[in-house]
Amino acid sequence: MSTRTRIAFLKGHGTENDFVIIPDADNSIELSPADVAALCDRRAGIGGDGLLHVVRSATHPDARHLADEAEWFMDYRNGDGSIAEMCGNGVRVFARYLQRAGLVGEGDLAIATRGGVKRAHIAKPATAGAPDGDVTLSMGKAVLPEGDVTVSVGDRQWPARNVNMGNPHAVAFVADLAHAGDLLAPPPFSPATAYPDGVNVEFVVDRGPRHVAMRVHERGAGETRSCGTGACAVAVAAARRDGLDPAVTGAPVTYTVDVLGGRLVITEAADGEIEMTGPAVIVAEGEIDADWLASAAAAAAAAAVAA
Ligand SMILES: N[C@@H](CCC[C@H](N)C(=O)O)C(=O)O
Repeated sequence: MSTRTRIAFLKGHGTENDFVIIPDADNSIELSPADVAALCDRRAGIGGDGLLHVVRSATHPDARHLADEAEWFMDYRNGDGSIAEMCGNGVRVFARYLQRAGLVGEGDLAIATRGGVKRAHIAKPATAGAPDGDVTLSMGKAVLPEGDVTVSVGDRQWPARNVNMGNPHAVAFVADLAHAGDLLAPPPFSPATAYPDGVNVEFVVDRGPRHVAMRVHERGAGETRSCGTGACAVAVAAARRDGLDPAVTGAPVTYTVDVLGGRLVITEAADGEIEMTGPAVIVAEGEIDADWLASAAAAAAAAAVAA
């Protein structure tokens, strides 16, 4: 029998925003940016837009102060190994993992993130034997910094709404989603001071009343098939463009946001709190050979230096 060290992993997605999941309750696995990049590599690794490191809040320096409110901390990493403040689809998939692992039941739970404690609700399947119920997440409030922002792709440029959902977004309404091009590179934005740490850029078209569709280029991941914080930013930007502000009218506003990988439903309440609902799925589990990871991470680190 092999004595090689193995690291357990799972793979999951929320509207096809996909993640490598590393359960590590006592935070004993150190994951460098190169480790994460190697694991998220779609050809030489497992593949994912990001990685969810599942640790108890009490064991992690970034979450220890939240341990009384939330037992579990989502130590989220983008696919390139960088750290982001929040990942909406990631939290929903994280909740699904905890439920599947028997660590929580269906219903309400709190999850610590670098963007604060988020509250999730895992719905029961509609009928026995039916697919998993949706996961709803309270995302907190959007912040809309003042100031004009422009994003561009090739010769086209658009005004964009600056929306912060714990992480930064630029939301541009376009005539056709194809105008965003192949999104192989981050879309340039101006002024450069708008997003000192980079930005997630959403391109949006209307589909009907309170119904939009989007594509997204994610900071640290490239074009993804969904982005939860991005869908919330889009819903808020669309509402303000449509003259709807629940804080003014006192009435909640709901937008349906179609992403390449499915559909998310976003509601902004009169107090500004935003809820996002959609599917969250675990698709596989297995073991990583730690020796492979060490050599793949060395190759990823060398590639990063060469780039
Ligand atoms: N896919 C996520 C967002 C992940 C973080 C983002 N790439 C960033 O760097 O801010 C989501 O579902 O919100």
